[in-house]
Amino acid sequence: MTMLIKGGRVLNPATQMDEVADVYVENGYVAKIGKDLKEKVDRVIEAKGYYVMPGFIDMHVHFRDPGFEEKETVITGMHAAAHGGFTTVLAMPNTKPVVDNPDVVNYVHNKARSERGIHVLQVGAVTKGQKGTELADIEGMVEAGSPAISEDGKSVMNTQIYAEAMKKAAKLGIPVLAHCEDINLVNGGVMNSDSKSKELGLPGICNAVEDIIIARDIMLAKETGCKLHLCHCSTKDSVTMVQHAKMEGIKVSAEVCPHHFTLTSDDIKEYVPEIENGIMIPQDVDADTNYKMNPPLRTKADVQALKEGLRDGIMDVISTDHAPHTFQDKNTSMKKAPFGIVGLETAACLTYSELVLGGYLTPMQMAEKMSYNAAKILEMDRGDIQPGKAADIVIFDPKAVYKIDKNKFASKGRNTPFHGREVTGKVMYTICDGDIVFEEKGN
Ligand SMILES: NC(=O)N[C@@H](CC(=O)O)C(=O)O
Ligand SMILES: [Zn+2]
Ligand SMILES: [Zn+2]
Repeated sequence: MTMLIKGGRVLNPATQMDEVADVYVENGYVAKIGKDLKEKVDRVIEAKGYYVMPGFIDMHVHFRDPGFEEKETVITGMHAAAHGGFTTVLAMPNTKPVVDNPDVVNYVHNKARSERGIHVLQVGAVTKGQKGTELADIEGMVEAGSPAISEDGKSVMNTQIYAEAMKKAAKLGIPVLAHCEDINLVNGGVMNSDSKSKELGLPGICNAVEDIIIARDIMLAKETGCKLHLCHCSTKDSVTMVQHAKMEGIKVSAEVCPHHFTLTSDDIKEYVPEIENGIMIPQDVDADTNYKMNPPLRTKADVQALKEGLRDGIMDVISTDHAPHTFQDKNTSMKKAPFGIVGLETAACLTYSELVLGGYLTPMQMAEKMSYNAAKILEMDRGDIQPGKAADIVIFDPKAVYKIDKNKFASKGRNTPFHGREVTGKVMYTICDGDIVFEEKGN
């Protein structure tokens, strides 16, 4: 299979190339980049006016497979990722059973390989059953292809056990992806602790819930020498701490999710009655649970700090924390609903609308945060459009203006606070190993 991507603006962070050029793809690899290439090919893609960027890499998704297939499966998750411009994703291990041994890693990898699509890499849990008491088979999972370990969904509260895991990770050369949440301090909170939580009469989650564990984990990384990657940073002080840690030479990287740089807790809407498949609206609704995620939406000051942190290169990566839930799961009160929102199919347009049009990121930086930087952290030979490299490419229309429609998602999850939001920027094609895995048909 050969392909010519004609006349797009090629944005490649690895070489800092930012030029209108043609990209010639052959047998899954980029073969040539240049002006007016004349190769005879099976498929020509007209990319005039579009960005041609390395396929996005999401360091943080939940595919719910095995165990919660009603929310998402490896296959539906792969489709959602392709729709969103992602060619590689890291799946978190909080499934049923928990991914704490090589058999479950192999199950996910085999399922992903059975479908033509994007790359799914299964992250291994830190402890057995995510119970926080006994280390999982970390070596076995890394041997089976896990690119990292994480206890995402919770923090390993026992510092001694976490330090042991970090030492192993350092030895194996893999990063630890840290969900930072002091479980004792959460105390039943369901949203950020601020004037909005008071207004809604809901228990709050203070910034210290996150910040305390970020501080602890940075110190543990310093002690153990492991590569620490901080998941879904949402607070102002997380940015300051990452900046200080980097200045000290500690091996730390950090991610921010689109919802955390786009919304504040003041955006939390009242519950708008909606009936799906004849399911009645519960009586005890208080607010729209599609605004409930962990960490929660914070304040303006936090959002501002996150945007500036991304702009200034303190925060490295934009990840989605794609966390699908069923309509039934979310169709209840803020206290009862599970935390989490979907993100794969809204990440690129939100990043472009909020950060590029907002003046925080250049298009090149967008490509860095959504692809290249993750590849560097994971030491993966992807996220780079050059001859000889795998043809993982996203073609993005920076002019398209439209409203997000959750009913068009490929994900099983419809739990988004962004339904109906007007955005700019659309994924037109996703190409993985030279195959077109998504093509916008304009419906
Ligand atoms: N982020 C969330 O709100 N939920 C995640 C867990 C997690 O990422 O911590 C989930 O698995 O649903
Ligand atoms: Zn988490
Ligand atoms: Zn998560």
